[in-house]
Amino acid sequence: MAQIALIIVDVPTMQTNDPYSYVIPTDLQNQIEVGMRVVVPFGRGSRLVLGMVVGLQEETDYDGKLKAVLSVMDLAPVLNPELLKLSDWLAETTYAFKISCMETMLPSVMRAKYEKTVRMTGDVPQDVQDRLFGDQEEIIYDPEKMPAQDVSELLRLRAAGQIEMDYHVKNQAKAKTQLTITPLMTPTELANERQNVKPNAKRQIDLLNYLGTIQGQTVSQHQVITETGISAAVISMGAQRGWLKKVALETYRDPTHEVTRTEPLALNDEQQVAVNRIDEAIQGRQAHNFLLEGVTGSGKTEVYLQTMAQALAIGRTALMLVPEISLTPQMVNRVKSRFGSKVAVLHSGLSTGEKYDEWRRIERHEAQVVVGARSAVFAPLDNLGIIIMDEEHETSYKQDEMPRYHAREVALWRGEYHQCPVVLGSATPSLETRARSQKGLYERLMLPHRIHQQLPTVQIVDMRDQLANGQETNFSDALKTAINERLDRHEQVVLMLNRRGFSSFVMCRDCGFVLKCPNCDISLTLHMDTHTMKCHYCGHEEGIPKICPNCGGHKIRYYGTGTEKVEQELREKLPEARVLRMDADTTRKKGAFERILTQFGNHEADILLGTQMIAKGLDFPDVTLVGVLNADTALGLPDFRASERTFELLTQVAGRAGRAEKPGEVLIQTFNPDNYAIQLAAQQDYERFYGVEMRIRHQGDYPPYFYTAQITASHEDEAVAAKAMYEITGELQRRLSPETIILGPTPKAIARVKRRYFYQVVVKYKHEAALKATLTDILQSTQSPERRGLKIAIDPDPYNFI
Ligand SMILES: Nc1ncnc2c1ncn2[C@@H]1O[C@H](COP(=O)(O)OP(=O)(O)OP(=O)(O)O)[C@@H](O)[C@H]1O
Ligand SMILES: [Zn+2]
Ligand SMILES: [Zn+2]
Repeated sequence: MAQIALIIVDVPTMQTNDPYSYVIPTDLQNQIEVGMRVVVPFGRGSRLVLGMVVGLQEETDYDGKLKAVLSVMDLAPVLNPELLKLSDWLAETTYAFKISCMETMLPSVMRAKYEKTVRMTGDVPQDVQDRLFGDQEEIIYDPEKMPAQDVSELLRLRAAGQIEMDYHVKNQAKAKTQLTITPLMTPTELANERQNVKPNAKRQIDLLNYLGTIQGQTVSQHQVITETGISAAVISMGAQRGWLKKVALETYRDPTHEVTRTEPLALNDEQQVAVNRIDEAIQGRQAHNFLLEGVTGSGKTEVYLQTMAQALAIGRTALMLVPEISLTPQMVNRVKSRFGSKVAVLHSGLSTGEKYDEWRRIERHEAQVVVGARSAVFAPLDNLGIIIMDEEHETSYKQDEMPRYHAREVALWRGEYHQCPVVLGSATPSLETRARSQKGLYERLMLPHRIHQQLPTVQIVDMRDQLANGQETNFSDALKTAINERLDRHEQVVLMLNRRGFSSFVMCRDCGFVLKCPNCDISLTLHMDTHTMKCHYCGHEEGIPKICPNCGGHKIRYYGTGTEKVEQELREKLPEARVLRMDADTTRKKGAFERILTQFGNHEADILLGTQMIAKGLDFPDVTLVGVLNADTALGLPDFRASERTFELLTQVAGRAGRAEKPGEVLIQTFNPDNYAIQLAAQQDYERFYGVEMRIRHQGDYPPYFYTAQITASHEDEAVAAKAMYEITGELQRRLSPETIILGPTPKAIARVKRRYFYQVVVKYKHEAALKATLTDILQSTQSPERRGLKIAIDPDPYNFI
């Protein structure tokens, strides 16, 4: 019997990244298993923290006295051996704390929640007692919610030894239950009981009669009460007398409604080839990976559905990842209509309770298909037969905070573990993925044609002309005409206002010129605090130009318009059009996103006006016109992926037009009509774009030719953060090879967030043997006393440079 448990404690620091040994008390010895959460005392004050059991041992080689496990929080392991192994890998490759990795894999209700309470231990003056404690022995200590004066009073009492503070670990993971009743007596026995009941106890007689009608059934107590009017008290009495059994049965919070079943579609030849190749890998249990490159509307989803069905047919499970914004009811219904109740859905729109229920259904093998956004990549599916990642180019697959993982890399790891194929699907694959397929790491499967129609025709509208006519408007004449045509024909219009990179850069409205860094060729970012333009890669800084350096024009200004303003203009110009607006404001409420899309699908509006939220995944047959109001904003992002983002966004949004029988048309308004990303998006020519962009990346030593890593230091005192970053840069220069390029340090665009100042440095490298050790040492270095309060974050593959 194991005596010692190895535990990763919920204290996210580098020192606690290795397991601690704890003694298992005798009464817990046959309860504790690897992968369970426990409560343990930690540190000098022995405060209670949550921990994860990662190993069990007979004995320990630790000399000192070990602390003991206090209690076990789970009845069964919550992390299986695969996920425990994955968390080690994740911690290692993303420079994250193990406990953070484990918590990321679990539903949020299973993460530790701590409560601090205060209890009187000495003579607290009566008036203070009355005011703070009332008639209670113990109160909750919450410095954020309590008046500051009470907090200081309590701290003073603690210093005087008159009160003590205790930590508690709360388990929030509670299954939802429903009370049920089951008859325990046969009709004859019930008849006997009836003899013994007083004739005026009418409700008891009702209950006995009712139990006669539900022989052999289990019925919810709620149903009994509403149907018969018998009270809960009478039911309890019936249970005491042995007439019936009352049991709390677990139920799931069901976040979705039933959907009608659909049959697989007859595949076209291109789809069939793709399905066959993927099936071979499923059947052959091969960790063979695919890039499914299919233009918008080419029927990639049908390929996903049919290959997932193959995996299920041989008794394995299927995981399908989609970006959060395309996890629409439309998408979910497409999967549910094929696999019914086998499907579990994980997305941010669910309540924490709903998420927990979906997670348990997966864990208990009640769901064999999981559809979800980024973190669903950790769904506890056993025996995976296929992993699909739709829209694999989406940057939302990359998590910006610890652990800074990319779901694609996790998916590939799990494919390897389960020996199953991973399918990366996109109309506009990321350069990294496309380059890997070029090298033969992924097999490339192509769907070059749309199912129903040709790709839409795309026209670029030069907004400089519009402006030259003296009009400051968001709608060119061409776009207005095209919208009017759709209104006449009762077809629908999607209008996108791109707000990514909104007003963080300046652009000339005469010539489209965007100010770039002379060293890095990356857009400079506007800093309103210092009234300067800064480069986030190398730190170059200059004043905000008043005159365009390119054309000498005076119309240089912050770029951007709000959706609300555009909606207003639309209503003035086209008063008869019915408009739905979709942006962060109108979708804040739960279910709003869904409601707007349903309304649009029901033709309750002619125009759907939105931010980049509406660019992806929507499949409405009557949308024949897509208008992009401002194609340029993403070009202004201080990011080497800015052109890729622009190309991808425009191609995707263009893909919303003409998806069914009616042909589609797209108008792209821009101040940069000659920009290659905009040009090639208009031609919907991914291959050409890939070629051009790869050359540019090669010249600039950017991914996929080079790797990047980002180190960020933050502190409440700007000087401490800056000094640390300069020292770190020095260390990097000393230890890394001369071929490696070090950019920075620079302050971050939003230099001060949550009262902290941020500095960063970006490392670009090709082969760097010393990187891992150097970065790990840098992470450890926050322990030195002069760096107290300093936070260092390392991103092994950053996507966000602002
Ligand atoms: N074999 C088929 N026969 C008939 N219709 C099909 C077939 N395959 C797909 N479709 C239909 O074609 C439309 C486009 O397919 P789908 O949405 O899967 O494309 P997609 O490649 O995922 O597009 P996007 O990348 O733009 O989201 C859908 O309405 C789908 O139901
Ligand atoms: Zn200009
Ligand atoms: Zn620069």
